[in-house]
Amino acid sequence: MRTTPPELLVGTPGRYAREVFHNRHPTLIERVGAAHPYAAAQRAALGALLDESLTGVIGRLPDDAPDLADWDAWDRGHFGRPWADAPFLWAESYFYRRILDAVDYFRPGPWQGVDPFRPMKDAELVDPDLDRDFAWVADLPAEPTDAGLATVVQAAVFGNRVDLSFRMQEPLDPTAPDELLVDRTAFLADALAEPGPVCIVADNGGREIMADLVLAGWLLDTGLADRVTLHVKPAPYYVSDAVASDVDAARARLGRAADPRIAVRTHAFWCAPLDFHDLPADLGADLRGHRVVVVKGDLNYRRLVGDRDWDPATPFADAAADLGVPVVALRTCKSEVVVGLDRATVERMDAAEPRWRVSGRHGLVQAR
Ligand SMILES: O=P(O)(O)OC[C@@]1(O)O[C@H](CO)[C@@H](O)[C@@H]1O
Repeated sequence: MRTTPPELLVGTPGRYAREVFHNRHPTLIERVGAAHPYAAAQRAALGALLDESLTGVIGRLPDDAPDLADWDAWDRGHFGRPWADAPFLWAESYFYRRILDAVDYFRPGPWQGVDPFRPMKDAELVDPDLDRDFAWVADLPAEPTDAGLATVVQAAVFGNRVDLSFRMQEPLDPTAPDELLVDRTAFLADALAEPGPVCIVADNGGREIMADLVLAGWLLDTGLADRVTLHVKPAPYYVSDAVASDVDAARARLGRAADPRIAVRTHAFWCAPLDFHDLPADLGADLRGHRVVVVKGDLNYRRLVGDRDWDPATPFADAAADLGVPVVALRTCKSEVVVGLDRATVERMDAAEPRWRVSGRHGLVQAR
């Protein structure tokens, strides 16, 4: 019987989680403040949140928070305890929820519903390079070939390469080669041997959701899928995570009409600080209504396997939650968590590139 390793914690010296809190979050808070004409009280709240998260104890949401009951249920005993002692996944998720509180996202008034990350997300979509980056879409085969599937799958993997929160810290080297460390694309082909409904648990907007829409459209057009459900976040999260309006914006940027075969859904759980082992029953039933579930991105990967100090040679199926439906994870490695690699690959990567787990250069197509 395999023992489950401990959760990664925010404050462990020398580990990635601490870098995120101490190096990335100060830049993030500064950029959010600079992007909007917020009132002094909102700026003060952003600054106070940053200070609290670096040296203090975890404060509760205010009494008027509409999701207070959710967070009381998700608390797991962390409120009132030092941020440094909290699990990375829990603390990071709550940090993003507290940003929304600081900028009055849920409070009646002029800032209600204003996405604090919107200017950063919009800037990505006006990048003229996007036209060149997506030129390959015009050459996709009309038939369901292995090469066509490999192309759309890899675009969906590497669309995840550089999300906006990641860009706060890791410099993007456009010349760096991308490499798939594991490629189970054939598993997806087998799962769709009979056409059926496909669920994509989306991650970022911008380039990534554009690639996800291309993947969805190609699966539908070639008859591999008969409908696609895109699950997005219910509220702004992790800077660039897609909410429903980001799907619309990406569709428009691709120059595509709304496709009635693609449904957009959400669930409160997608912004919860919990992993897929805690999937609520209603969401689990929704996912099981599909032939296959495609789980996108680094954070969803952490949530699928558990944000733990895994031995990278742990078999993927031992770590990944059993959702009762075939699951394919498409992710670039942007945090320390990784499983399902063979020892030789781990040794090769450790020798070649000290930051290979977090550099965003290496991709995974894993399945169970
Ligand atoms: O889920 P995504 O967008 O692929 O990645 C989210 C991310 O940028 O945020 C975390 C650190 O803040 C890392 O796990 C990861 O690099």
